[in-house]
Amino acid sequence: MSKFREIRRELHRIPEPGFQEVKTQALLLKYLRQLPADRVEIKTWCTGILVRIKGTIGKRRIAYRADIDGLPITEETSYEFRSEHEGYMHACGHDMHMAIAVGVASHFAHHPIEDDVIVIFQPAEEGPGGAEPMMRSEEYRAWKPDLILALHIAPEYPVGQIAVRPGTLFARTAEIFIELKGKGGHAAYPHQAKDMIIAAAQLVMQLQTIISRNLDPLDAAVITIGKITGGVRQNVIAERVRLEGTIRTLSDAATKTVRSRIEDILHGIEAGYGCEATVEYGADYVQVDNDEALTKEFMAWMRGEQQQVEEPLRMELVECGAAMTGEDFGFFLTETPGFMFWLGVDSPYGLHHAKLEPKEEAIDQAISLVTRYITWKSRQHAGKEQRDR
Ligand SMILES: CC(=O)N[C@@H](CCC[C@H](N)C(=O)O)C(=O)O
Repeated sequence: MSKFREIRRELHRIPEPGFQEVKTQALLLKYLRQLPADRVEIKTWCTGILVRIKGTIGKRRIAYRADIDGLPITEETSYEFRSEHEGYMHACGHDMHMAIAVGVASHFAHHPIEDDVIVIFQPAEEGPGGAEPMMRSEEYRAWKPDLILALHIAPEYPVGQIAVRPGTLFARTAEIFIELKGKGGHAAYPHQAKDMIIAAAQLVMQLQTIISRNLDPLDAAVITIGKITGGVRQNVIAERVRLEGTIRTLSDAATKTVRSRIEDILHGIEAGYGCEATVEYGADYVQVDNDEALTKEFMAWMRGEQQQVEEPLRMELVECGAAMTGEDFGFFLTETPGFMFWLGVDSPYGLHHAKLEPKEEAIDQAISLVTRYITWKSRQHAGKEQRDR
């Protein structure tokens, strides 16, 4: 088994919530500090890490970013290296992303190229979002890249395939938190209470009508309420219910409509159920907008270059559509050109599922692909500089 698959397994055992990735950071540092110290500089930022691998010219910087947090999901995989953190799991593939990033750093530490390579281990992608604050940090600004890439595992694609598209890859996302406050009481006297379980049930159904009845059917959007908490026991009418969810959109117009309709519906719930309804928005991620020209260039490069790569590292390119997943990698792309792509890992259970089991062969394939592309891109920069002289 490759060293990077072993690192992935070690990381898989210790998933941690956003901005609490303390053991994860320590484990990553242990491996990164084994790289040749004369070529590699390491900085930490919160629970994240930035690594600079010095280039032979070092005029430009190419960045590769991985996210490092886990999810509050109780693991149900068949792995013998299951999570040791009760109730937490790497259910979005960040263990794979990190192992690939360590592989990329290790490759360039041993095979330096013209450009500097910056490898970014970013906390809190699932929430509340580590990209934006990391980008504002001195540590990041000092090594701000000229080009940035990232990948995300894709359970629905086979191992050996990647999928990408120029333009929007992922949706804008906004976390939503709704509190309903009515009047508690005895289960046998509903007429004397204001039952927030009934109000919440009605609210969840009404929210879905925003998608089906207020938006242009061709303007995609999703509202998911992923968590409802409320009530105290089976024979007490619930005074309070909290709903937590996420809104996904692909246009500013859809975002505006969704938010304004949520307000309208909440006013209706207040009037209809004699309760108080308040809404708060949490982390709001911009779309992941892949740079058109760079992505097209990458796609053309890949179609040609992969012909020369031998099995089992050869990969096939698929052009995909946009997805309603979100990623705070989108923030990096607002100031640095680059792109994100999907990496096929072939799991019958999808992202955010307790049985997600990405195939580890994809780790070595991804390291090979990313390092080849970055090397090619760096040579292209160096060639251009020579011609400009
Ligand atoms: C790739 C992926 O699954 N990303 C997450 C990002 C979370 C965004 C935010 N915290 C939210 O839920 O709105 C996703 O759920 O798409």
